[in-house]
Amino acid sequence: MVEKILVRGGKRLKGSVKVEGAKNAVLPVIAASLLAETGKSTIYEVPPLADVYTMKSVLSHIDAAIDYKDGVFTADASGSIGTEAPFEYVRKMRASFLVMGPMLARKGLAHIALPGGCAIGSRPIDQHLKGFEAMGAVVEIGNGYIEAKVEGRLQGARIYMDFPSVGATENIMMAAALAEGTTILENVAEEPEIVDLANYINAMGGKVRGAGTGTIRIEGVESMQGAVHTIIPDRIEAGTFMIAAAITGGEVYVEGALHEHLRPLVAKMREMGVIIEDEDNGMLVKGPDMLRPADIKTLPHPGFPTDMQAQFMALLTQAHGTAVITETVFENRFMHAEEFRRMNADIKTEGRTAVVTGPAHLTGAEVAATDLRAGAALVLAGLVAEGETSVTELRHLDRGYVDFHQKLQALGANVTRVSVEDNQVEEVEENTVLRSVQNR
Ligand SMILES: CC(=O)N[C@H]1[C@@H](OP(=O)(O)OP(=O)(O)OC[C@H]2O[C@@H](n3ccc(=O)[nH]c3=O)[C@H](O)[C@@H]2O)O[C@H](CO)[C@@H](O)[C@@H]1O
Ligand SMILES: C=C(OP(=O)(O)O)C(=O)O
Repeated sequence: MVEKILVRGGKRLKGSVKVEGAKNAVLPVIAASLLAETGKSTIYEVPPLADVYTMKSVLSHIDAAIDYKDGVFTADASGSIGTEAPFEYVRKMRASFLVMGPMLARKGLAHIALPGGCAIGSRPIDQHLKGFEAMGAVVEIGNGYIEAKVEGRLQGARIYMDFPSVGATENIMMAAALAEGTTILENVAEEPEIVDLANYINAMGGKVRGAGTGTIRIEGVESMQGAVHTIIPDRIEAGTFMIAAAITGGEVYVEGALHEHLRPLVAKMREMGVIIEDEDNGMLVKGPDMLRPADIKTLPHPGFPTDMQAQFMALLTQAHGTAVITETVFENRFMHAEEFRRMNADIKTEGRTAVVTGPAHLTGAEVAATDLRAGAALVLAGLVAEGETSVTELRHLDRGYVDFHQKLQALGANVTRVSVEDNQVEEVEENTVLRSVQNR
């Protein structure tokens, strides 16, 4: 059985769409629930994504009591929790590695499968390990696993990160929350998801200051308890729908698109001529008749997010002129360029640079999602392509988007999701998609 999204281009999108809770905030927040030795945590706005189900499986595997229904996730890690995250989870989702910090802080031991590289780059974890070692852990790697151990409690330390890694900032911040003494983390990631995690840790009784700036100070506490927390809206999902509006020359209100989280994207889209009105709890996006080109360079926050690069590339194929994309965060995040070229886009890549010349007369083609954001970007390109675009490898898309095709349909797009077996095409119902995600 192969699932595909089929798009027929040519519709201007119109209406309103609501974004879900942020995938990249909810995964570390669920991992952080392991820090609480007493009480239960209740987390709201948890999206039904494949990655959320994987994180749920990781926590169940180590005997935390979990419940997840209707966007509400509860976690009770007050009993005795395990210390292992096996390869079957880490292979599916690298963010499984985020349980290492909380496990090590609480149990003095963590045995986690070594995350490999992935389609977008080699993605080492040296900065995570450097942080744990600075706090007194002994780290050993063997048989595809990393084992980190500490006698007694982790010790607060001053740690300078060589690169502001999002995952390393989160993992070390969680470990430091239960360490003895104060940890000062320098050159850290400043993403909104880091601030969300810090707020949750503080609600659990932690003492984290400075999240959202380049230096975070964490005063370790002896114990933490479960807390209530609501996840921030997904700025990448929001940005994806903003581009859907712009690329089709449509008019869409994106509820949950917060300007303070989306400044670099808003600035670049305005440079291209897109009209963006900042409203109370979202943004109204109006696509112009003619898009201008704009160069982008991906950078850690508040720079342009790498997770919006593929979608922005789709938009640039429709701009009148040439633009340069420089990808500085991941060394191999241009796999989608090849797929766009199959749709007749004019894109040249060399190393970390892509040169996009528009406006291309895109034509429908069979294309494959090479990673999560590439999947969304190919659907966006399909919205303006002549004829039918068929996007496969949807397991990537399901990691980060809930009901993507239904949300586009509701805005007037001609898009369906089908299941194909032996040349039989069946339309996939919403619940079937969800079930297939849950069963993973
Ligand atoms: C679940 C989650 O939140 N995922 C996001 C997170 O991934 P993730 O946390 O994996 O990304 P990082 O910020 O850690 O990675 C950024 C860069 O740092 C490098 N690096 C990272 C750690 C390390 O120990 N050593 C090292 O060299 C990576 O290879 C990469 O080149 O931030 C990325 C950058 O915004 C986003 O694209 C991902 O969507
Ligand atoms: C790269 C992404 O996620 P992850 O770090 O989970 O692979 C993403 O969300 O675009």
